[in-house]
Amino acid sequence: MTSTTNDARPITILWATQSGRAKACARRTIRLLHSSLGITPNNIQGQCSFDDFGADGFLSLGQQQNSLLLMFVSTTGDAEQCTSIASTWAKLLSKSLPHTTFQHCQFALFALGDRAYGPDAYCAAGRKVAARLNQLSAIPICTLGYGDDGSLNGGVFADLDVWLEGQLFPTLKAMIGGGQLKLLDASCSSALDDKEIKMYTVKAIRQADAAENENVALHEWQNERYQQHYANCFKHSCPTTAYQYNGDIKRRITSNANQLDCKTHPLLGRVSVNNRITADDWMQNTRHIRINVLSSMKGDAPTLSGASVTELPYQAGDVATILPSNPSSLVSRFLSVLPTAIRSIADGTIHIQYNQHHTQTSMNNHPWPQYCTLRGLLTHCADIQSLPEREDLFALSSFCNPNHEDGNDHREKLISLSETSGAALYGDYIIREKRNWVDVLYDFDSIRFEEGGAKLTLEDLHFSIASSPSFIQMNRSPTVSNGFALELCVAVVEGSTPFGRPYTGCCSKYLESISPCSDQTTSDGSDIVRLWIHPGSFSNLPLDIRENPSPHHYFTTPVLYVGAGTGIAPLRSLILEREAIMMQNGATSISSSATTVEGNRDGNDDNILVFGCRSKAKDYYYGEEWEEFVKTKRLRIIPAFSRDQKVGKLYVQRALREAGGGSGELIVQHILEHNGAVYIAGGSKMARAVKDEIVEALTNTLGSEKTAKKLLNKLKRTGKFSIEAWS
Ligand SMILES: Cc1cc2nc3c(=O)[nH]c(=O)nc-3n(C[C@H](O)[C@H](O)[C@H](O)COP(=O)(O)O)c2cc1C
Repeated sequence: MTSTTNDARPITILWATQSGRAKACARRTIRLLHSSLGITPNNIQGQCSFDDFGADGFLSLGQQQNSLLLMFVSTTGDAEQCTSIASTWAKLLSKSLPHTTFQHCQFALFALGDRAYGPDAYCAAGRKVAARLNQLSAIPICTLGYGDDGSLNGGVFADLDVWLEGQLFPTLKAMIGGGQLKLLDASCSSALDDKEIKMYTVKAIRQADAAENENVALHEWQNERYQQHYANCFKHSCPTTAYQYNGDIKRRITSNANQLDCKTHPLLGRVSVNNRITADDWMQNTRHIRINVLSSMKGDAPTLSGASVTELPYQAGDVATILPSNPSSLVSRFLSVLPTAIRSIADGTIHIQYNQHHTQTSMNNHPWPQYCTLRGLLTHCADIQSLPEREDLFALSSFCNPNHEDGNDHREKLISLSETSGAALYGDYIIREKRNWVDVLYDFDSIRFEEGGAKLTLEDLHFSIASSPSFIQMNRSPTVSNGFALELCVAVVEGSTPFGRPYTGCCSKYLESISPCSDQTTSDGSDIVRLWIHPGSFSNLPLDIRENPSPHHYFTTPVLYVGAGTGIAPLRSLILEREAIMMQNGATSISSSATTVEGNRDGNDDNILVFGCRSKAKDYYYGEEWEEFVKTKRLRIIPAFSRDQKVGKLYVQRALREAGGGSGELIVQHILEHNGAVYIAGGSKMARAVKDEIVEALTNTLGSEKTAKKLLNKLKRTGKFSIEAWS
């Protein structure tokens, strides 16, 4: 049933994602809504993350008659919400919201997760959003969808198709047939068909100027001509939780960070140290990187004059978000697999303009600079190293040139790769072989075939390749001279696929490639990085000093840190923070011969670090620093060198269990007797295993798993139990 009257309401589609799958599910749904139910794009609004849509806008949906919400929500961390819904979720939880807030709203929700996280955590974020909306009087139109990473033949995408076919589409069909869902006639919109809708108009407005283009690609965002346009474009990537800085370097997180004018330009930092910290002959290249933060891109420099250590504009456990650039060799390769018409204007100025019929929300999320060169755009704004999603392959299929001998074949192949039935093929071709945009465009050469005119135009190039920033755990740098500095511990992602194709990680490789430059005057600008700083999970580090500190017990709350690999970065930050506080409060070097026992608490149990790596000689990150702290009784370290064992392998969870007795005594003593805090950082599987170990140890003492989990939840609420995990 279509309508031209204003009783028709668009369907609002929103997602909460960490790594993009929820967004890909939404894109697939939008396409299928059109092809299966005839729901045209002019009936859909939003199409962005919750926080980009805005918490206030989201709440107002509840008051609009007949509003229909379609949501895709992924779970991250320890059963937590993703960052792209953080502000909205905080507002949704507000106790002051009347229980009728969403009384006019109907919704459907697809929750993404991984069953391996256990029944409590599985799809917890999506379940919580649905439960809260129910509480606020929103009505679900069908059962909650569950997408499991581990589902056969396509993971969450296989589950999505089953949910769409079995639940959502039949319900929507019935609603349309019964008149409960009135749709706008396609003719009500200036856009008639989604194939005709172009987000942008892109015009080449100036030919390349030879002298100017010397090395222009690498530094184009710093080039005066384009700088402001790039600055505006980067601003859109600002994480919603990024700190806003003001003149006197006070940090502030704006509650309206979803709004464009509250987003900030990235800070600019200069890499001053970039050292390998794994043995030269070790397979893993891990870097210790120091970045001196200079100013924000707008030029309002945060200065540190007179600030004491605790007044630094960031806090232990904060996270840096880096905007990487692509290497020029890869950009050249990308250009070489595009049709000549596009390639030939690579170094001239282009003007990218948003088209009128796109909503304000889309305009506020403009991922491209208005004026730039294509080469610069591909270098600094596009994630051409990412793996195309199924929907991207479907979109690409329409550009295969039928005049090419394989054109039709290519088209069909790309379509079948995008279907659920082609999940195994997609898994083999894209995921296992890590084929990125460049690889796919290279293989499907009918897309660049010229005969009869290549179909792919500059405007079509947006796909979904706008780059998104990468989160990196950071440390506060202990030495600060001019401005402030932060440190990163970065494992460079590189390897080869089952067929021997080399691959690298975009952000880690970018950071590795930066040569530090100590002298500002001789720098060519390639050592300058763009970043934001925002809070991580460890924002409640206990820093209270005891009333009468002894040489070994400064803090009222002891902390147990558990981490593996680069998980050490945020933990090191916490340890150094407590060290700095201790020194500020008068601690001097502590004699190594001092007694180590006070009551039943070891001298160095203020800080206990359980750290896992493969080998003491090869990848014991910051090992010398730890040994120094151990010598002076400021840290107890329990290492798990997995490959150094005579028999089997030793991982952090076992090291933790075996410390202090053999069956979790250390855990019980630390949490129950010493009222200690626990922070876990590193890969999500490791974090899960450590948490399970803690639950088991507490269960054995407290008598039931329920009581143990209840206690951990209480610690979590008070900031004394926290996990910072990534895949
Ligand atoms: C660090 C991390 C933590 C995760 N925690 C959970 C969890 O607690 N529960 C769950 O069901 N899935 C969890 N997952 C799995 C994700 O929800 C799943 O991979 C999802 O498909 C990712 O979707 P996205 O790309 O939209 O972020 C976690 C994944 C990562 C990387």
